[in-house]
Amino acid sequence: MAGTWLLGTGVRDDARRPRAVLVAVQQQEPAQDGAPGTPASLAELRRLADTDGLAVVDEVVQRRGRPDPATFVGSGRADALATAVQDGGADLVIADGELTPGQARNLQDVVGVPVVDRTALILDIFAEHARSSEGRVQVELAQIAYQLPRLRGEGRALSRVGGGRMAGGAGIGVRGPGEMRLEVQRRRLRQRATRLRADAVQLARRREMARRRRLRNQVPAVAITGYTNAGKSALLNRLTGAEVVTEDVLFATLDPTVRRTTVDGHAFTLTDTVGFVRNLPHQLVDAFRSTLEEVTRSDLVLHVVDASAPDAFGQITTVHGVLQEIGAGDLPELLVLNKIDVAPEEWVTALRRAHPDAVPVSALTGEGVGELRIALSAYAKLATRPDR
Ligand SMILES: Nc1nc2c(ncn2[C@@H]2O[C@H](COP(=O)(O)OP(=O)(O)OP(=O)(O)O)[C@@H](O)[C@H]2O)c(=O)[nH]1
Ligand SMILES: [Mg+2]
Repeated sequence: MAGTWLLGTGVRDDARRPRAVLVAVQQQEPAQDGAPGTPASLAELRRLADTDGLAVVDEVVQRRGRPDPATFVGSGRADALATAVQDGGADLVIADGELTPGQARNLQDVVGVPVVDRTALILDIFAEHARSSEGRVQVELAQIAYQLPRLRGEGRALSRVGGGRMAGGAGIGVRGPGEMRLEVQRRRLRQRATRLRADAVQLARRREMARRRRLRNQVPAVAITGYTNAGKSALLNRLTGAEVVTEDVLFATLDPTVRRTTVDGHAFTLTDTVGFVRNLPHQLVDAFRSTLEEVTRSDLVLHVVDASAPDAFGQITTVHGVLQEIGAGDLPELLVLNKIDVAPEEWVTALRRAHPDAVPVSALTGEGVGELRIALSAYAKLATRPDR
């Protein structure tokens, strides 16, 4: 069962929030926008930590050519990190980027508290937000894939942070007699994964049947995609009167919601899906492949962009990258510039110049939603394909 896991998920009481120190390597070559260690990436890591119920008390950023293969940051910086952990009374360290199991272990030995990476943080948030059986199964599979190479037969208990519980009931690094214990843990996790995979197949089959029923009705399918927090759920609600939870946190939505709606007499379905994020952990892309197929099999991708995000262009690039990766890169796309009620005018102008067909809207105030309906109905006409 996916549940609270490594970190502080679900802790909303400030006094009890586990404290975290962030650590990052800023590569010296002109790094691409939003690469690990850049200000945009660190700002996002802070938001992820906050969403996960952690209080960030300090940050240690090192400029160097590339991460140290053994300890991520160099040994001098690792000592500075240990001091920051001590001074801040931190319970864990979160690295911006992906750590190898070895880097995490070595750095942990220096700083004396658990060291996790961006992937673990995102997995933790997913575990907290998954509601459907399928979502839970997918998250837990991703967690197991992450944990297996990181199990330690001895040492500190990672799972003690925030009183967390491990997927499958096995504890990371619970004190015990080394190798034997480790083997038992590995076997248990592998067995659990096998069972989960069987469940996942069943659940995917069920969803496939629902999808076929929709197809028989020849209703074109529109998939709402976009960066996390762009306003996808808010837009679905605005367009269909649905009541999907919208929240100013990352990954509020994990499970696809399908709603039917009619514009100008043309019926179609709208599916709200999981938001994308830079460097989406590959374990998650794998685990969520069947959910993401909802996007692959749609007739139109409604790509919602948060026009008020300073990094909107980078977010568009990220979303296009993920769409490519899941095989949805060639689908027709309608770009929606959302949150124009708060976006600076010149940002909206710049986005429109780059994407002349994009429709500016505010899901909050309803501005531009009429135009969006017109654009959608044009697609609905085109997309009614009797051969499917
Ligand atoms: N000002 C403003 N805020 C908006 C608008 N649309 C959505 N929001 C807010 O942005 C936040 C995120 O909205 P959601 O609809 O939950 O975003 P999402 O894309 O579904 O996010 P995830 O499911 O977490 O990936 C919420 O706090 C919304 O109230 C808008 O047009 N204007
Ligand atoms: Mg949502």
